[in-house]
Amino acid sequence: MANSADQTQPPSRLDVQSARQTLRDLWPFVAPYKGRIVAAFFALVGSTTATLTVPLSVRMVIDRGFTGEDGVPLGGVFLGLIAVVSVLAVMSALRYYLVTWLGERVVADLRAAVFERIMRFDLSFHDSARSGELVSRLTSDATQMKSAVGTSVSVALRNFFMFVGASIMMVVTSPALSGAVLLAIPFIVLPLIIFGRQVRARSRVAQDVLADASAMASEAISSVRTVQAHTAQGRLARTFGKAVEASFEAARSSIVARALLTSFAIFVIFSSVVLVLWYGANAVVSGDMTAGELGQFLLYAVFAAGALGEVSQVVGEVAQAIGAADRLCGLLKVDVKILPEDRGDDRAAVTPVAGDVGHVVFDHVSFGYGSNGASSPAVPVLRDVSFEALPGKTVALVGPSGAGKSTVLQILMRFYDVQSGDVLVDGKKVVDMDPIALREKMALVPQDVAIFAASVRDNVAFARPNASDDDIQAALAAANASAFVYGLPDGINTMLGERGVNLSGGQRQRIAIARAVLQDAPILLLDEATSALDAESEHLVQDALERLMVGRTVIVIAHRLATVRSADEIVVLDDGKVVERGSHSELAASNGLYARLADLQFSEVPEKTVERV
Ligand SMILES: Nc1ncnc2c1ncn2[C@@H]1O[C@H](COP(=O)(O)OP(=O)(O)OP(=O)(O)O)[C@@H](O)[C@H]1O
Repeated sequence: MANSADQTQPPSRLDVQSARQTLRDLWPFVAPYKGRIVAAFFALVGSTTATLTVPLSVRMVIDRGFTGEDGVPLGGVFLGLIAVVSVLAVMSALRYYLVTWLGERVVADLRAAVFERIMRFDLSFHDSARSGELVSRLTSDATQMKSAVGTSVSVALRNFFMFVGASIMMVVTSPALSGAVLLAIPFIVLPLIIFGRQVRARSRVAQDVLADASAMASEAISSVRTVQAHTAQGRLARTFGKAVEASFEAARSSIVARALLTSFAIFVIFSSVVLVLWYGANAVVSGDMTAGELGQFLLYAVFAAGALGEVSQVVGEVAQAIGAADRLCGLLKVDVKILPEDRGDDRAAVTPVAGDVGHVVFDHVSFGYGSNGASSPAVPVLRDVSFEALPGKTVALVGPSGAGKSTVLQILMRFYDVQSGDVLVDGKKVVDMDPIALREKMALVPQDVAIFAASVRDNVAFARPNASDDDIQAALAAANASAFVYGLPDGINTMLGERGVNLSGGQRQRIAIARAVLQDAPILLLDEATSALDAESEHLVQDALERLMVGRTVIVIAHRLATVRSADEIVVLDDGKVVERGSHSELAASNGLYARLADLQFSEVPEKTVERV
């Protein structure tokens, strides 16, 4: 598909073309802060200029033989220097503040924009993107950018300005000596570039190895129950240990290369300074320049060389930051077929609009996954499926595993668009509707209920965050969940999920039912749980569901005999096709697939009267 979710490799070096493109992509995030950029520029120029005036004072002091003759008193020169240093101090602080602030601000805005976008992406994007990778974009890529802008980009900018300024001042001070330095530059810079590339290549290997290990670790941690149940913890720990060891080895080799690079850089830079000093000393002896000029020139040369050295050190990090920015911006450019309108906020209160009666029609629908732009051709999962759910009626979807039952619900919610045929809700084609407006007409009670690490209140009010406590209590009561919720340590304020209380299967389902009650949507999509609950929970869930179904159009993936018996129509799917339709008694009598399935699949709820808990 046309996303860039698989670009995980950091760039090997600064690719000017792609860097320019990335900067263009980043511009909308930077543009609002133009004033700060201009201020940062002036702070940079100010601090560089202040530094560059220091060698001028040094020359004055040397050439006057430390005497203060020729008008300007020596004290004046040093007082002047203190003033320069004060400007330098203020400007440097300003530069640091402004550049780092910009980095933090832009990354924060970018992070929020990318998350907002990921949340709106259609499911065909999420099917092919690895969630761990998306999270790593939001966390490590954004952090890498932030730290790069805070340190590397700041260092690179400061030193770039310093290098340009010091080079100009070198030429101004002594064109002849500058010429000699110019000749030496290729001998210094070329080996550094070649060496630097090697260092970066090695550190990239270290990063890749670590990224693989981290992906494995996050998978293992999130599935720790499965890992322990299969007693695979030792094996996984050893594999992780090996991966960490490999990343250490890769890091070690990159450190060795970096150490060699540092030593080489120090040697070539300082020997060049010595050579220039030698050449300059001869010029002073022969009277071609003064000692002060030589001192001034040397200081500029040291400034320029130091600046160049620092720039070359951070170029790799800047390249990585650009790579990280590129991966983040790539997510903003993903071509999404089903993108809900950005309404700022989600549903506020559900007030069924006139015409929201819950009329669902599937009209000769064919669909295959991977058709929303994926590279592989879609394998048909639904073929020419037609059925109708009249307002207030219940349609049960029945069929063997993989027949396409869940797919019908996903298409109805427009998580995917169909290849042919039409899905109509209340007379409108779903492809012509805003996905949010469409989904507001529906409440889903899934098999696997997602419970968020939040309070019971927030979990129930997930679809209607501004619901009142009274509404939430009424929803919990309707879902037969009041008794257990008020038995929790903090009632509806009890934290659930990873860092809170874990709920049982039946309790989770009742939370999902309470959510649906609160949504009060005309269409109810129900995926009946296959896993057996104990009789008591089953009864409570069933009782709550029956109440929820009253007056709504229900499309239910049925696993229970009681459900299919009471359905107005049963649609039997097999291999993506509707093979039978009718009521339970009609279909049971017809001796077809339904009759066989009914024998095998549907189990009666134990007829047992239970006390509500
Ligand atoms: N996101 C997806 N991407 C690609 N193929 C999918 C996806 N979801 C389901 N499929 C495939 O579509 C087919 C129908 O799946 P679906 O989940 O709709 O069946 P089902 O009748 O609900 O099955 P079950 O009762 O086992 O849940 C299966 O072959 C499945 O492998």
